[in-house]
Amino acid sequence: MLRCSPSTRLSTAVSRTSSLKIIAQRRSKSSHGSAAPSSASVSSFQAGHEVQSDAKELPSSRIDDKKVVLGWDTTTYSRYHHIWLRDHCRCPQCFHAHTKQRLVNTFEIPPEVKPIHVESKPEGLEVQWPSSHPHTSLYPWSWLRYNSYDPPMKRAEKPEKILWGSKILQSPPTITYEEAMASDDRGLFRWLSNVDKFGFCFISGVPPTPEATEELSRRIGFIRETQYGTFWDFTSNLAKGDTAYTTLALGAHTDTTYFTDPCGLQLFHLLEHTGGTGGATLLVDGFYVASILKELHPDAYELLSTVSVPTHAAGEADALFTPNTRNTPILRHEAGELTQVRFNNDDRSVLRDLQPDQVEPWYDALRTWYKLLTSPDSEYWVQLSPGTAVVVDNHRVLHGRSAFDGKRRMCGAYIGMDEYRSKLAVLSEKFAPDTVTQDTAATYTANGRSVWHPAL
Ligand SMILES: C[N+](C)(C)CCCC[C@H](N)C(=O)O
Ligand SMILES: O=C(O)CCC(=O)C(=O)O
Repeated sequence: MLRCSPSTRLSTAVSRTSSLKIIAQRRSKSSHGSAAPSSASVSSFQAGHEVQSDAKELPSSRIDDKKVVLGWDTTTYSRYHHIWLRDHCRCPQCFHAHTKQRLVNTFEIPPEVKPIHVESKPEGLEVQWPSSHPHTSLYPWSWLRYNSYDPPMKRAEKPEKILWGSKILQSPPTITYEEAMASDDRGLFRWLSNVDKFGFCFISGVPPTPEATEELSRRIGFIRETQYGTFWDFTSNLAKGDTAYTTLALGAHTDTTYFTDPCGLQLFHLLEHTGGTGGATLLVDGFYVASILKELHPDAYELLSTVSVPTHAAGEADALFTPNTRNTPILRHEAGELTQVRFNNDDRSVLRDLQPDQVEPWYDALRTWYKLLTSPDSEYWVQLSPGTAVVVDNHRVLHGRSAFDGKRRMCGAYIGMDEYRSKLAVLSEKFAPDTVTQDTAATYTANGRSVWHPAL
């Protein structure tokens, strides 16, 4: 996920006044393995269970009291607990190659398990376990390096995210319906890669029917059914108890903030608007606005990142949704990175958990957020029309609409965040495989996936 701070902005980045801002991804502090135990270096390792790597490209390996130590080079080491290695064996007895599920009984592995021998082999680290539990394991080098935890090793950077403002209108990410529907999935990968990078993507040339739009939605994954139905086709008739089913303007918001797990993607396709005007669509990159808030108003950013905001959906007599978590700030982070914007001021409930001295600062912070959110630099207004659908990452990009009159018919669907991420992961395996998969697939693939896939 993108992290940004003034210092990492590329000097070539488009200035703040313009909107298309490419922000350098701050290099994570990669820490290669710390030097070997001070008293040792590869060549001077005491004899015992280690095996010198005679070929320069093979890591050295030796057994310590609790860990196996690998020497990637003369200054880079990784250590793996014996119990950890035994538990992660992925031979056919220990790991179901087809289902990718653990077979070894973790709880029958003696806590003090210790290899009797290790050997650095071209295909990986071979470990002989004691006769009390005789077993041989082999761990590919690329997998060991990727999963190094002592110390953590630098992993391949995630695909970059491009933050944007109103000037994205000059070249909005778009694919064609034909590309999206093509059976080789290459267009589908490009579509979802655009969503991953920009937080939204248009699809042009979509037949202006709910059926074609639903079929398009299902290319991504199964549709998330909610109180609004599965595939929705709506107009301003209050068929559902929500202002989306009126002609009112809707300010920039993310949907389903009242679910414990807000929907991941939202697809919209305007099928008709006759006898009236308005109803333009608003898109705002919440990550772009958050990056500005963080830089210019860090205290406000901190408050909106820590104060939980209660939310509800109570427009249907037979439904009353509130999240099953108290961790619902407007800006949610994981490991210091912004991972979700969760903002719908209309669906916000009573702020009942604020500290008294937080009330005024929080409202100040909210006003600052809203000012940035609604600035001409942030708002991307677009008039949808039949044939052009748009899919939005509902955890990043806010959407809204202007008021309208006349008959307006919009259809679309929600896709769960996990379903979207799964589809993108499967497409990435095919079109942009990771290095561990590339390294291990030939030998260890079953049911279409390497048992050593880095996500497992
Ligand atoms: C998309 N569809 C018209 C079906 C429902 C819209 C629900 C909007 C709701 N206030 C929310 O923010 O989740
Ligand atoms: O009617 C529209 O264009 C969008 C409605 C909306 O914001 C929503 O359904 O969440």
